[in-house]
Amino acid sequence: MSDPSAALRLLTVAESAAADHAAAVAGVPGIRLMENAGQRVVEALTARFARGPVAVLCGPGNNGGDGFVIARRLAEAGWPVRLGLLGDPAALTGDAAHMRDAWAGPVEPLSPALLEGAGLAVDALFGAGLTRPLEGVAAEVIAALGQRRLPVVAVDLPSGIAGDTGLALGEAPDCALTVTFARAKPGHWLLPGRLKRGELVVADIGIPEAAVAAQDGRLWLNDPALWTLPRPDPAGHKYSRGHALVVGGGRLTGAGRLAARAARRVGAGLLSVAAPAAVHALYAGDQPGVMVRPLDGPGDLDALLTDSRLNAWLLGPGGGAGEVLAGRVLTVLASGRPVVLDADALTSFAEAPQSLFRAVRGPAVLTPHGGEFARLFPDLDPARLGRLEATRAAARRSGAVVVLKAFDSVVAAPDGRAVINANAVPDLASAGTGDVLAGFVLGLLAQGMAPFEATCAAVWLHGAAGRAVGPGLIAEDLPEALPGVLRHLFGAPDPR
Ligand SMILES: NC(=O)C1=CN([C@@H]2O[C@H](COP(=O)(O)OP(=O)(O)OC[C@H]3O[C@@H](n4cnc5c(N)ncnc54)[C@H](O)[C@@H]3O)[C@@H](O)[C@H]2O)[C@H](O)CC1
Ligand SMILES: [K+]
Repeated sequence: MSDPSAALRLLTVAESAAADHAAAVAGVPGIRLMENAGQRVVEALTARFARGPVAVLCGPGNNGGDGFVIARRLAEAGWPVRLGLLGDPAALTGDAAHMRDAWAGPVEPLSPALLEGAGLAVDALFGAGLTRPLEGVAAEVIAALGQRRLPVVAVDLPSGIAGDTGLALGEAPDCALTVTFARAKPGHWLLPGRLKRGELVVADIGIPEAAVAAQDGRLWLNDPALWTLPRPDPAGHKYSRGHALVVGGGRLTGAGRLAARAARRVGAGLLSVAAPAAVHALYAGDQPGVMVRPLDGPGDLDALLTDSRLNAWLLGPGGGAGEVLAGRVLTVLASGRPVVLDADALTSFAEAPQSLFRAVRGPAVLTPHGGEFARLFPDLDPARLGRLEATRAAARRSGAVVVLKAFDSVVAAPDGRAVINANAVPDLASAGTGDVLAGFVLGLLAQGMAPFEATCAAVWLHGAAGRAVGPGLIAEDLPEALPGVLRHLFGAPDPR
């Protein structure tokens, strides 16, 4: 594959259907895709489960059609198979009807009774076509799967999980394995879909690469293949690695100190903290490599803005939400400097988000967690829209790169590009880790990375550092874990 990011592409439900259609136009008919899909599921299933009684649960559409192929191929391989169908067999159409006719066994009505004596279930009820919460006998059967603790192999998606959002429309089964086709969907990587799907296999079912590449292509699973971290130029010096500025709090200095340490660890050549003179010792004493600048009155801010070497700013950590901070944010935004806004810098605009968005000029990154996001974008509810669409809409509206932080962080740019991050560990839900992330973004901006790439890289490095430390991690560990993560990325230093 020439473009390494191609394998990391995620396809939405609509893009997946368009790729299907493009495949048919290219001479690969849907019936062959369905046969191949069923075969790929059987291969993945038989590689993981010993032969035994299996219940294949089929829905009224092509997900069900895949189920008929799976049932036939398992029976041909000697597996004892029972097949249950939701709805009238005569109502099946197109490829699904064809596969129904190719199934030699009985078609039983879908019911929990099908699970009697089964050691495994294949969930071919709903996939990309799910449009509303599960109900009736479909919901009953999925509930019975849970009660019986039967291993479940899902076709394309666990039924009940929406492909584009990962949200559960009703109770989805806890699956041991999900086999999807051509590319993963956002719902395979966003919660709860990511937790419900079990192991994910992305199978090639013969959709031509050109049909996949022809899709929108601005959504990826976050990965180092998508961005290039800056490396110091041997002929350079510390000034060529940027001079990052943290506008630190006058009371809660811990947040600013964490962000400062993170920005330096990720490679910023110089790091200054601007804070009230009364707390300078707290910043300088903590990290001898940190320079401190006074920030007590408006004149101090103007003085900082005239220093063109300060080429990336972070406001928010421990800043104390309110008019003063909001005023400083607007002044820095008006200067067009690359800026990261976190925590209190976001909360300060909860009453007037538009005043923040209108002020965005240059490269800007907003790093809200769910609560801060809800205050800035109250109408963009991720629980309704899904995290991907909500974050993309927020980026478009604010004109900034937005990362909606969580276990399944989403980074979106105003131009529609987005990544879903997949390497976090739950232990990152701990005080101060957000300050570290903001520092990582700041340090990469200071080195000249563009805001979307810098934020994707920072989120990934943050997850990798959390993974490297593991259980028991505290925020202070993350910057210290970064050299090991970077060594792993770059390999051992070049001996020459
Ligand atoms: N390129 C590929 O990815 C291929 C995918 N295949 C399979 O096709 C399905 C999508 O099939 P589709 O017929 O569009 O939808 P579903 O089978 O998922 O849903 C069937 C049907 O059910 C109705 N429906 C939706 N929600 C509900 C509900 N809660 N209760 C009852 N009925 C509901 C709605 O009308 C749907 O149309 C994909 O997942 C793959 O498994 C191809 O087989 C191979 C190529
Ligand atoms: K399914």
